[in-house]
Amino acid sequence: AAAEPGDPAQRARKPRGRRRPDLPAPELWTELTGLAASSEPEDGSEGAAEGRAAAVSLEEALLRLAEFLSVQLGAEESCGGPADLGQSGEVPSLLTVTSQLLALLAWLRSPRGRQALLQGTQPAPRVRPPSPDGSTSQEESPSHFTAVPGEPLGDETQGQQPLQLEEDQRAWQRLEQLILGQLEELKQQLEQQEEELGRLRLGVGATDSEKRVQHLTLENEALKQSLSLMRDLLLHWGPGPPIRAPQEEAEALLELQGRLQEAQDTTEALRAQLQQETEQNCRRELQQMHGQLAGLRARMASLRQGCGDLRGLVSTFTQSCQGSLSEARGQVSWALGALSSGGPGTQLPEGQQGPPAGCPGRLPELKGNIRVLCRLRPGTSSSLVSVEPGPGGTVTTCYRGRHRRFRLDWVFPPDASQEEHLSVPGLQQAWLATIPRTCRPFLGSRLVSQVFRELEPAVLSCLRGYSVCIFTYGQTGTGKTYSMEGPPEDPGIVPRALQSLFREMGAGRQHRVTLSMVEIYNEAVRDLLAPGPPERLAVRQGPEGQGGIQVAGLTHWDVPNLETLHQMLKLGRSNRATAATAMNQRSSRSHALVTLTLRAASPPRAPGTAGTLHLVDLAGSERARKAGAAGPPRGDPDGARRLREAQTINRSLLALGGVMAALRAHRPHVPFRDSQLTRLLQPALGPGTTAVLLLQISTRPEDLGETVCSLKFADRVGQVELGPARRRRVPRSSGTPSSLSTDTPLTGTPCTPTPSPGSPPCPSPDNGSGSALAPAEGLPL
Ligand SMILES: Nc1ncnc2c1ncn2[C@@H]1O[C@H](COP(=O)(O)OP(=O)(O)OP(=O)(O)O)[C@@H](O)[C@H]1O
Repeated sequence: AAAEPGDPAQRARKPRGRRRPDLPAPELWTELTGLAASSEPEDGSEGAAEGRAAAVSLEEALLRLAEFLSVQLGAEESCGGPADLGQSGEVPSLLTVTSQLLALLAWLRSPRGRQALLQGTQPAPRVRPPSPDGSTSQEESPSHFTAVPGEPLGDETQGQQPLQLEEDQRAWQRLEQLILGQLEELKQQLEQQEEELGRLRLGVGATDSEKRVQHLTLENEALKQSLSLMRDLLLHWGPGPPIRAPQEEAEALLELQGRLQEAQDTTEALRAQLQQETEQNCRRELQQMHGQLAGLRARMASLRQGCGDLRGLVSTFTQSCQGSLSEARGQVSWALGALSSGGPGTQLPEGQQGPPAGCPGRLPELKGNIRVLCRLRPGTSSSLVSVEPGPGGTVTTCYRGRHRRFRLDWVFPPDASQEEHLSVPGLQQAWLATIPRTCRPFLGSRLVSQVFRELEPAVLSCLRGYSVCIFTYGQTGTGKTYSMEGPPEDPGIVPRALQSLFREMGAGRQHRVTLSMVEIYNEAVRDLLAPGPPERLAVRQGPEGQGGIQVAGLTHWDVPNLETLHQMLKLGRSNRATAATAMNQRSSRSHALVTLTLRAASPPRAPGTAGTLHLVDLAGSERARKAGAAGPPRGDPDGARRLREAQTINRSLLALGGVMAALRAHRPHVPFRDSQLTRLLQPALGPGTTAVLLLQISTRPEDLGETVCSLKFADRVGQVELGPARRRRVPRSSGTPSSLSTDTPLTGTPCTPTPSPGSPPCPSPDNGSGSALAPAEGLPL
């Protein structure tokens, strides 16, 4: 509308690139042509005047309308008009078509239009239906419909005018209805186009719209990318698939059920396969384990064998160490003794740089030699008897002009105490107290005189299952009983040994201690702890295969504590036969044997140990004449009894000498059966046992002969080899482990001996019908 209608450039520019207004459809044009041909103007002048005016105004109106529509179309193009908004490019512009139709209708209804139609002046060939691309030319302008004014109608048709008019009238009515219908349709389309045009005009303009479209496009692209990104994020991190419709849910559920079934089938198959593989692996591993177990068993057997070998080596090494230690002690003591005897700064004489021969050392210990200790009784000293005290000490005698030198394992001087004696003149007691107890034995007899200390290790070895026998030998009145029993103020070996044992066992002791005590009086074995009066017990050989001997009726007592033990020993000593002789006011007229058995508790199903301690106080050898037993006055029953006692004592001691000689010489036959003493001592002198002889001698000149005899006896005993000490193991089910044991079960009831001598202990022990002296040879050690 803003364009200049008369501008030719504008006029030529308008249709550019855009289809021109549409023309009526061919059918419509044909209909219009037919109508025009059958109609004639009623008033020629008036029609001519109108035709001129209509021709001018219509042409201009059409041109202006065409320009307006062109401008409108251009505007539509620039703002992306209806074609860009989704309308097809073939759809003609409604405004154009409508305007043309309106103009055409107005012209046709005019007289000139009707005349033109009747005269056929319409350039039909030049009016063409709109091309597919909508383009048109100036030839289509309605101006070409301009009629020729003043041209008359034909005469032949004037008679037929009423019919023709009615016919034309009906045709015009049909045409009018047709056109009105199409017009109505076009109006609706026009309204829609106008609405769209109005919407477009509401915008900020074509340029802004484009920018906005670009902006919206970019924004749309950004939103699409953002949406895609959000979708990906939702797929990865979202709560899950969106909620779907029930149908979809049902389908998805079915699909999921199918998948689940497949997964279950797969799982089942995998499980079966896994189980099969597991079974195969287990079988394979089991076979490997069996192989490893067999290898371990073989290795264990090998280790057991190696362990046994190692035990043997350790045992040998221990014995070797003990021997070396004992040898070192002997050397130190000997050196100290030699230095002390020579005074300060005295050099050891040539040839005495080493320990004396016979010093207790490793070899005798390994051989199991009977150790011989010699103790001199205090009394009148004589130059005929000289001693070198200490370990490996010597006793030199001069009897009937013949000098004899006896070397013993340990020589205790007359002033030796029962245990130890720290009586060195000039030495402060405080200084002595600083000497470690373990080092005191190395100081020798000059500093420490001891009897029991030398015996204590052997005594304590009973707790570990060893069999130890300590027996005294010597002339009557030389102090055998004193050394074994001792006075209450200075107890001897037996009470100290028992005290040491119980102290070693402690309060929660793991050992069962049993006690038996017998005496051999005039070759009669009597139970010193029997409940009733002492009776003579029968000694016989044990059953075949078990060896040993049996003492019928011998009782064994469980000893709960040390006090009870002392009371029982006191009771037994009181029951022992003693008598006053010329040599001893209280001379022992019998051999006394105290046997203490210590059975160690052991783990379940493990063999226990049974150690035995034999404490033997032999009756003194005596010469009947010196003892006053010889030549008793006629009718003196005591003298005859003493004589008989002396005879039996000497006989038994002679038998003991014979046994020692046989043992020393390794004779196949050892005459243990020559006396009751040797029979009862057989278990204590068997292989693997430890035996210690405490020789008591007198230094008096009148006793010199007896002293020499005792030293000779001790010399023979010292050469007896009993073999390395061995522990005795007993099965748990076995009875009393003692070598002097009853053949009946023990009651286990502790004894409470009565204080009065001779009265039977109470309660009564379980007296067996016989007792067995288990032979050491038969032990599995
Ligand atoms: N080392 C000693 N110290 C002090 N007195 C001792 C010592 N040795 C022995 N006696 C005393 O000598 C006496 C005799 O001792 P004991 O009875 O012990 O001799 P024995 O060898 O047992 O005699 P027997 O063989 O006749 O029984 C006792 O009075 C005892 O006190």
